Amino acid sequence: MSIYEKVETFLSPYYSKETIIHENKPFVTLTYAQSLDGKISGKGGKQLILSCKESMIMTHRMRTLHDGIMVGIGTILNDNPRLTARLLETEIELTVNQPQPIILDSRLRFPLSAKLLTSNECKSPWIFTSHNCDNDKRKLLEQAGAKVISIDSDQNGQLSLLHLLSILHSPPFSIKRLMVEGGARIIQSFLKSELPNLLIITIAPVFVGPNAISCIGDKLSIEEDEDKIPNLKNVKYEQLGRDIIMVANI
Ligand SMILES: NC(=O)C1=CN([C@@H]2O[C@H](COP(=O)(O)OP(=O)(O)OC[C@H]3O[C@@H](n4cnc5c(N)ncnc54)[C@H](OP(=O)(O)O)[C@@H]3O)[C@@H](O)[C@H]2O)C=CC1
Ligand SMILES: Nc1nc(O)c(N)c(N[C@@H]2O[C@H](COP(=O)(O)O)[C@@H](O)[C@H]2O)n1
Repeated sequence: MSIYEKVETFLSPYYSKETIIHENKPFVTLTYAQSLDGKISGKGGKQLILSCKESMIMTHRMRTLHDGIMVGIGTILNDNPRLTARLLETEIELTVNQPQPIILDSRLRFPLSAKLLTSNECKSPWIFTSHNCDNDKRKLLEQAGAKVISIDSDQNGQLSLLHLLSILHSPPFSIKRLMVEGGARIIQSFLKSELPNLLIITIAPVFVGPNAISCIGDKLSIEEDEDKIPNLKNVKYEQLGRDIIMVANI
């Protein structure tokens, strides 16, 4: 069995039509790669490639199974990602629907030089921001091709994930499957929110060491509110290359 077939067999049961239909919000997959000591990037946030080739193929195939792919502004500023599905079988690559990049950025720190605005291979991003964002920056981003949408904030002053998902689900956005890729603060917010349907974590057999970014950091601990500790169901594991993939309903 090729790696593409293995990935297909592993992922397809989670994305059947029956499992992904939701009336008020998109089906949400929360996914990221972590080390054995729970780190998602290196010292000072330095971007780390934790996934091996095989698990990266899975991540890129997963991107094609979603209408939208979301990251926080911290990931844009740190990694300058493309958020495209590239590591695909040639036949699929030609026909694939690339996911829509969606960014959470309440203060419009999004750089005009970001690949998402300047590279031909990327779709122009949708940037969700607060009602009191900087209007001059908003215009510059729109001129560069971004769609900028203001939404409500929550009681902590962060963008409201509930409002975000209800807007994303409705026309004209109509996002029915959303892949949330990180970074640390976005992972925290979604884990606390009870909004994800599926959790897919790539666990790489490496230790990163101290002073690196934890997916569940000390200050962001989900244990602050014990009621909101996520409860995993139907936990399954698959080995892809050297990595272990954990998948669970949440
Ligand atoms: N290994 C992996 O799989 C991945 C690793 N990473 C790594 O993660 C790191 C970036 O993480 P981090 O700095 O935490 O940045 P994030 O990408 O998580 O973005 C966080 C920022 O998003 C904005 N935001 C708006 N609304 C919300 C909300 N409801 N909840 C949380 N944040 C919100 C906030 O900025 P504001 O207040 O300005 O709006 C916040 O600071 C990088 O080192 C990157 O390499 C990233 C993705 C995947
Ligand atoms: N699955 C996975 N494994 C890793 O090791 C990673 N570092 C990431 N990072 C995520 O992918 C983004 C980069 O995407 P592009 O290659 O530029 O399309 C990065 O910003 C993280 O969101 N993911």
